Amino acid sequence: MSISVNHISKHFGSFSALDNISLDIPEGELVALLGPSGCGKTTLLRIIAGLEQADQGDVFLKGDKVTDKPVKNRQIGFVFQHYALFRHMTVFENVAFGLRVKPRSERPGEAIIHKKVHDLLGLVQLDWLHDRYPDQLSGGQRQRIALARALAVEPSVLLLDEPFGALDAGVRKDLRQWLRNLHHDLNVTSIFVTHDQEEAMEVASQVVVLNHGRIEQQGAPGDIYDHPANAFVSRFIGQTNVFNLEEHDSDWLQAAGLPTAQHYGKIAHVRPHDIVIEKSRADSDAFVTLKDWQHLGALIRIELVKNGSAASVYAEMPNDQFRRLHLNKGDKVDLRIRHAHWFH
Ligand SMILES: Nc1ncnc2c1ncn2[C@@H]1O[C@H](COP(=O)(O)OP(=O)(O)OP(=O)(O)O)[C@@H](O)[C@H]1O
Repeated sequence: MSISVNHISKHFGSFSALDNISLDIPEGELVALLGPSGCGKTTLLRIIAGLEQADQGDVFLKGDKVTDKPVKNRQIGFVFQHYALFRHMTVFENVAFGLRVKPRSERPGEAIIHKKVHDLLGLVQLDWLHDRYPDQLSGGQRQRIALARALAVEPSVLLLDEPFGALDAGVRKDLRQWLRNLHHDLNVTSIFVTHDQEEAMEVASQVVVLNHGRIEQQGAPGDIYDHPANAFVSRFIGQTNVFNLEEHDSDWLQAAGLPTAQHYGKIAHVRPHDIVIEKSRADSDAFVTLKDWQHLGALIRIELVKNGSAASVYAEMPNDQFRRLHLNKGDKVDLRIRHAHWFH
């Protein structure tokens, strides 16, 4: 089911939490609402769900205006970060709950409930836990059961608020991949809230970047990374070096291969992987000193210091490539910039 929000605004007292938000989500997308704490992600999700009323604007599900429809008539499934499963019910009963509380005329028979719950538990790969209680599950297992429970009523839209927020890094990574696969199989239009840009980029088909209650940019993860609409998005999505041309960086950037003449007064954002380093030539003007480096798995993050400046510049390159340079701390290196984004 497609989702549209049209000119949504929301105040809490005099504070503007959402400021004229419009958004179209085609059927079947897996969308991340991404932004810093307090930017309005959860409020927007709650308005789409019908748990919160907007001051202005409308919500449409599959083209139908649902602004005034109650939650229960919106065919929405939820998973929240601290989504409490019913502690006194087994895993099976938790997943069956939504089916058992349907009005009598819509309630499936016991045999159908039984089959459906086991199918869903199979889908989240936890059928073997069906007779356990929530307290006997790990955090990641609980979240998967919460998702199975949300899916039991066959929602047309799935809303997830920081679904993996409380879990440790390893489990989060597994669940991201798992959610992607599940979405691929079910194709339910889904929106999840996260403040973790890596999670958004890895899982979502579309990313919506929010800041101070406004949409800064919406697009596929690759587009947002390669073509950030503004300085906020550029800094929020991945690492970036920031060079201000008013601060005498111009000559140095020019020597590093970046044409600066038409960009005076602007700010250059340079991704660490767009900085190439090699051992310094004696006559080089663009040299920097290698201060330190850290291992980021397959990549090395290299900290460089410009002569006469306290600010660090960060480069990244594959492990083996770095090893081949045979560099040590304190070495002078040449630096070349392959690409920059320019902002005012
Ligand atoms: N019921 C409320 N009453 C007053 N202010 C609220 C209420 N709900 C949210 N806010 C405020 O509105 C802003 C947006 O809140 P929201 O929960 O949507 O942010 P968020 O982007 O989801 O943040 P986080 O990532 O920290 O969960 C915040 O500044 C918050 O303090």
